[in-house]
Amino acid sequence: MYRVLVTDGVSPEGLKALTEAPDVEVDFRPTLNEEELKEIIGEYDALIVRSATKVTAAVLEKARRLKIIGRAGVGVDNIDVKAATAKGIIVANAPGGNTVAAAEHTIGLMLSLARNIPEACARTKSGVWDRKSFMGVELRGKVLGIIGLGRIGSEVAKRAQAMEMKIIAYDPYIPEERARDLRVKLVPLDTLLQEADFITIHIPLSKETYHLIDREAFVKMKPGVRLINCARGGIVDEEALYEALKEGKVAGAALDVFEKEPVTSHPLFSLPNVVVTPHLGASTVEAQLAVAEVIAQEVLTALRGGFVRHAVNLPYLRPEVLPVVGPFLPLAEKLGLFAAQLVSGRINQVEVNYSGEIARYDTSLLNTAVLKGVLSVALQDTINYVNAPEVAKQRGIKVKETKQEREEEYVNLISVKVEAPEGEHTVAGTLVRGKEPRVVEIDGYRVDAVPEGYVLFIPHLDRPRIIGRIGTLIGAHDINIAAMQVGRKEIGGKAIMLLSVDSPVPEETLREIAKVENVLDVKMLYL
Ligand SMILES: NC(=O)c1ccc[n+]([C@@H]2O[C@H](COP(=O)([O-])OP(=O)(O)OC[C@H]3O[C@@H](n4cnc5c(N)ncnc54)[C@H](O)[C@@H]3O)[C@@H](O)[C@H]2O)c1
Ligand SMILES: O=C(O)CC[C@@H](O)C(=O)O
Repeated sequence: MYRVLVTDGVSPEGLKALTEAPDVEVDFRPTLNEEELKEIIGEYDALIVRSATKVTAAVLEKARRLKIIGRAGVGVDNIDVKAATAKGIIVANAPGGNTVAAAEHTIGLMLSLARNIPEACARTKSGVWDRKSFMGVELRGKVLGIIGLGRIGSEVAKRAQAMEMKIIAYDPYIPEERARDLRVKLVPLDTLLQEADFITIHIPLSKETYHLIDREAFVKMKPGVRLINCARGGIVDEEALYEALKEGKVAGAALDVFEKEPVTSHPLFSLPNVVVTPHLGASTVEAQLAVAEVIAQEVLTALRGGFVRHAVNLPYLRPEVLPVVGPFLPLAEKLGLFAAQLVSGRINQVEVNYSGEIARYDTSLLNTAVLKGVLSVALQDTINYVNAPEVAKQRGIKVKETKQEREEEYVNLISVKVEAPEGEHTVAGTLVRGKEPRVVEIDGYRVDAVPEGYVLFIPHLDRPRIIGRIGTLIGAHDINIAAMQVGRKEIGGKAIMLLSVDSPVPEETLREIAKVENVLDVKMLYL
């Protein structure tokens, strides 16, 4: 039974895939401080958090069996990703699910600033009918400078265009075409700071972006500018912002996020032209359901050993490559698992050859899947996509990749050769109907086998009655044979037999099979 710990009030409805899974037990502990988390984390296989729980290196040190940290949201700055990676723990987020929520909150904050809505609301409710103090400005015709034109920045741009704002953006990492499609002009940061009437921030917090908006940046800004930060505290230097507001350089600021959270008192709170919300950007029913659903699926996949699409500590694959390469991941892993069980002793080298269409793509993730299969023979489910390359390196396993686009027989063929001092074995496979893994060659012998469950691998000499004898021995133990494959290169020569069985064959029967005349070897594989 896998144990999953959920903190921070993640939507229980969105986590149904986990709460209803027969092999998973979910504990909800909405508020846990670092000490409390350290005490119990050792009992869990997965942890799901929003932004409040700090998953520090000290917490991770106590995580004995943690396989995945699921972040029900985008920013992973509350998780020590480096420490998690070092321990082979997957960190996955749920991008996209809260994009619209954060974009709408940004627009709400911008309108609140332009029309003084929160202050006017508070004054009116306090019994004062004051129409003079709250003269606003229109958004129409104003220049909006967006820092970070990713998912949220783009949605903000679309909404601001509907309000007839002119949009400029600073984002050195997106292609020009993306900005052109959005009808947004990309400009250098200094130009944005000088030209924008409203500035909104939509970038992650990192070493690079920490205090990106500092004293110097405020000096460059247009007098009367209004600033919105619905991304992360720490990107704006709060002291510098306070000064810029006090001296009137900045006409107003709306902040959903703060350098230290939670925060209940702050010099900025004393200023009437500052609008604040307690990190509510993603707090809509729809967004919370969406991020929880995504993260539940990712956690379930990770627990069951699958490939986690939104892992942030895996090599990056371009979005157009993943749909092509993704279906081959289970095949690559099975080939590694199969080949590694054929060798005895220490593996020195794993060579992966790709032929056919797949050879045109970035196959680095498939190499990782092969390694995951190879290493899991010895290390079982402690191996995942995050730690497989590093563990291989530590064990001195060299990885070689070869490719050719020409493939005579199959649309695609992946071939895995494992080398050990005692010898080498090669297993090749393809996808049938674009999704079903098949092993089609073992050490040069042709087969057509589904790599699934318990398989007996029996190299033998091609002689009459041998199949019958082996069948009788297995049948005597009441073990059902589900499928059988024989591969030979010539009549009477060396051949291989693959028997898919419904349950493991006991050691004693394996020894009996090994004694059958003309049987060369017997191996019980689990795929
Ligand atoms: N307030 C909230 O509740 C809330 C909700 C969701 C997301 N967020 C924050 O918003 C951020 C953006 O989310 P997203 O989904 O749009 O992410 P995203 O990855 O789609 O977009 C981020 C963009 O920032 C750009 N970028 C990165 N570094 C930059 C730099 N130094 N200068 C300029 N541009 C840079 C990237 O190229 C990318 O286009 C998240 O990192 C998260 O911290 C906050
Ligand atoms: O969990 C939250 O509510 C905040 C989410 C947000 O900051 C994010 O980065 O996705």
